[in-house]
Amino acid sequence: MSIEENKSVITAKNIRKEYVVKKHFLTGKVKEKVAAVKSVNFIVEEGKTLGIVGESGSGKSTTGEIVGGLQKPTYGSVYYYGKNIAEMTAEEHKEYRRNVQFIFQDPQGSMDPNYKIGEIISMPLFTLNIARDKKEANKMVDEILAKVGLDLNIKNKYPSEISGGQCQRAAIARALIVSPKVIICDEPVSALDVSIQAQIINLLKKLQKELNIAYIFISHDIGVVNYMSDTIIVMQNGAVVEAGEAKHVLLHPAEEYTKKLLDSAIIN
Ligand SMILES: Nc1ncnc2c1ncn2[C@@H]1O[C@H](COP(=O)(O)OP(=O)(O)OP(=O)(O)O)[C@@H](O)[C@H]1O
Repeated sequence: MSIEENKSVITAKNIRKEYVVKKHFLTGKVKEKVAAVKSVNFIVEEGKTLGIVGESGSGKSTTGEIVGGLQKPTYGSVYYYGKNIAEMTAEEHKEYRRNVQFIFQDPQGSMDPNYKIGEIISMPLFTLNIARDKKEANKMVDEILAKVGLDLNIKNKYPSEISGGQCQRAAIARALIVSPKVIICDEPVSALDVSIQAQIINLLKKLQKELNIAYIFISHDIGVVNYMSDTIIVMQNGAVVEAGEAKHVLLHPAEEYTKKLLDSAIIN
């Protein structure tokens, strides 16, 4: 392992993901596959943000899901602090799942509508044996709600009873409460009003500074990705077409595709 990889919290090496889209109706033999992700490589350093940008269908979400362990790659490997996640023991895998959290585009859709916000945020404390009892869990929920700028009375509300922005703050609280090393933010502001988008982006920035969390920040909006990221990969048709320091990629885009993403961000 190189020194550079040693410093990284996540390393993705030659990740490829193929989906079977056609099988023989009698034999079940695979007739057609599509590659959603092709040979993707990157490093995410502690406390830094890697932005993944690209148009719809370019493979961003699939990449995030593979890194977060929600899907297995067809080829390639993901390393968490140098340990291949496919070779982890059950205990190591549990620890990795705790340390790599997600925030999705639709926070309401990612929460069970039958539970109150307080229960939703405290749930991982019990499933991961972090809190000893309800009192301790409640104290931790109160602390995390203050961190994400939510009023304590939100604990007794259902996801359907709060706004999209409040719900995304609650989703951030649920991710944060287990003290993760990485949060995979998959289009976390795309579904929100423009005025709320800036609040959530700035909250994520503030939390990163305070808690030294790394983000994998996925968005089709190169402007938002630029604001959030230290390094960027630009994806097209499942492949990385450009990668590097955010400032450099944005100021000196080498690819026509990146220039087009930049033009559309300026118009918007
Ligand atoms: N389960 C699946 N079966 C077949 N094809 C899939 C599956 N999941 C994703 N794909 C295809 O893989 C490609 C990449 O999808 P992915 O969702 O990762 O892209 P994306 O960049 O996140 O796009 P979006 O922003 O629209 O979600 C797309 O062409 C998609 O249709």
